[in-house]
Amino acid sequence: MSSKIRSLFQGFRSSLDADHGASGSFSGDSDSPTTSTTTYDSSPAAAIPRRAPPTPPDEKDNHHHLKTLQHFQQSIPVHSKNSSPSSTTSPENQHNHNQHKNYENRETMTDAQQIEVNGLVHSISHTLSLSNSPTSTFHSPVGSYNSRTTFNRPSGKQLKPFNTQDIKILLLENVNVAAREILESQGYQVEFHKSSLPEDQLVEKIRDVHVIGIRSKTKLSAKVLREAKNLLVIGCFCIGTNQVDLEYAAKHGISVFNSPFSNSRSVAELVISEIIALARQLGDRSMEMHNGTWNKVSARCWEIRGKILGIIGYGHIGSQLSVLSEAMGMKVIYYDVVPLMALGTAKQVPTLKDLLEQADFVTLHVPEIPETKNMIGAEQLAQMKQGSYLINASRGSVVDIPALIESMRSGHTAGAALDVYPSEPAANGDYFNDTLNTWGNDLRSLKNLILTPHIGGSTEEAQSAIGVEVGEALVRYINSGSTIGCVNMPEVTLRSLTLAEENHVRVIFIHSNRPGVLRQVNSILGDHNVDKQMSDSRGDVAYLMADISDVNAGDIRSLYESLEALSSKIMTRVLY
Ligand SMILES: NC(=O)C1=CN([C@@H]2O[C@H](COP(=O)(O)OP(=O)(O)OC[C@H]3O[C@@H](n4cnc5c(N)ncnc54)[C@H](O)[C@@H]3O)[C@@H](O)[C@H]2O)C=CC1
Ligand SMILES: O=C(O)CCC(=O)C(=O)O
Repeated sequence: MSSKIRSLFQGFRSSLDADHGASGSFSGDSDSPTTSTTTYDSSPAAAIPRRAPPTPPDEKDNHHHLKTLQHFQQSIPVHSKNSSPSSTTSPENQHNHNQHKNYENRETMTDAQQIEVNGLVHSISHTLSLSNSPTSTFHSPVGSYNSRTTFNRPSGKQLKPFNTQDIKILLLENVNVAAREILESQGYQVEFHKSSLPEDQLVEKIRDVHVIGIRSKTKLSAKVLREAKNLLVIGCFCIGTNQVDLEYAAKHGISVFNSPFSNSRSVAELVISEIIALARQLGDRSMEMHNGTWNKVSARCWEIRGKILGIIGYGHIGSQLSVLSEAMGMKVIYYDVVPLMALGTAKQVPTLKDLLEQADFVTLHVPEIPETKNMIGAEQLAQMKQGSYLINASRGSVVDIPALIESMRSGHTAGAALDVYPSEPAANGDYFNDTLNTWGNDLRSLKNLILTPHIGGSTEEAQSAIGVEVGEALVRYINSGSTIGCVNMPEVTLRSLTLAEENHVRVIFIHSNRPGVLRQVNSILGDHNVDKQMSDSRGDVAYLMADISDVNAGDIRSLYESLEALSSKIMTRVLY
């Protein structure tokens, strides 16, 4: 094992150990109130570009890549009174000539080039029609898998917008170590926090970063994103993307990625355990024993065999749950707003009321959207069978909790399991009280009620899979501009450039989707050879990617500036 790979694994191991904390508990998910921060590293060591694991690229390719990068970076005119674009000679001469001088002026040069050429500051465009359902047509699971394979085994030239040490990433909410490893191995500067941040601190931090990684707690509202002047991309290390203003992000050229199904199985398994636990009143019996009370009862305790499970939202989680519950002898009915193929012997019912009237157990697996707000309230609870059970592991806004409290107090609802709440604390600690949600104490006083702190997706398997999936999507986006799997932009990608293609530049132009833009863009690109190009739109935002050849180093600035000058521009990126 090479020393580089060995140190990678050592780093992975020690990060894991650190995550588990002094208690030695087996949870990679503990949002300890203590913040563990790796601050941005401006040391010379951090400036050395590193390549991505897990398949180390062959050394020859790596050398070629670095040389090509340097070749272009050092050839681009810089902000300096003494330099002018016209002073640029051939890239090779420029490279030799500037070699020692550039080393000295490295910081000034790279900063100026990066900001000028890659346009990290971006502007505004229009609206989108967005769905945050991972089953929406904008997701390409197959493409994601293909892209992942490509990422792991790089076959072409690796494009970078600028020295990767300048990419600053803020990871909140204890994003898994697998993601940190992937991002750090690219040479990006990663700041890591175990919990989410209060809004004022978030606003301060987000101003400086190009990438932010969050889970479900951090709210990236328009108000917060307005401050994020350098932000290129958001990684949601979870399924739900309701915590992000997707439309605002798209209008400002900020792509958003998530992990559509890496934790689905974990949620389904949690719900299975809750169905049995509610049917047997396990939570209460266990609590009594903890308090020293022996209370052996069978009244209103049931087998689940033959009982009807009603699944609301038959997507990734709902359908997985359908299969698992049938294996335990349950009968499954489901309600969804779209007709979906039933798995096993499950049956889709036409209305929510039909489901509520028939099911012994009702479980919710819908996204948080306006249509699902309080979709289970007093009226729906009354429609449920006497003595039935409710489970919510979707989003806290979906169930009217005061109505549930009333229904449980009256005995109509025999038990419930809640994993999500309208307000959830930012960090672990004694926060689940009336200050957080006014009905907190009333809720906690109920019998046969299982309360969990939003742990549906919190398993080692799910978190590391999410870390890899979203981490790799972020790297692909930063380094090659691919939007495959993006939840708020059209999905666009191009095959990689080969190592033989030296004077190539990849242009990414995010723009308002209106007539005439492509003509303008192509007249700018037209001085070069456009080898390949792909463009797609989603609502009012369009995403164009083009690989052009015969580009002299000195042309990069003018290409960039010409595109930036178009009134349709939302964001321009030039990768080389
Ligand atoms: N507790 C936890 O830790 C976790 C919670 N979640 C939550 O679970 C939700 C569902 O996740 P997936 O199954 O992966 O999503 P999905 O998008 O695969 O499935 C959602 C389904 O809900 C349906 N739906 C949408 N609106 C509806 C409505 N008004 N009535 C009935 N059906 C409707 C959709 O058509 C879709 O089939 C996520 O949006 C997320 O909020 C997800 C992962 C972990
Ligand atoms: O694990 C988390 O923080 C969030 C899980 C979740 O709710 C999701 O994936 O949507």
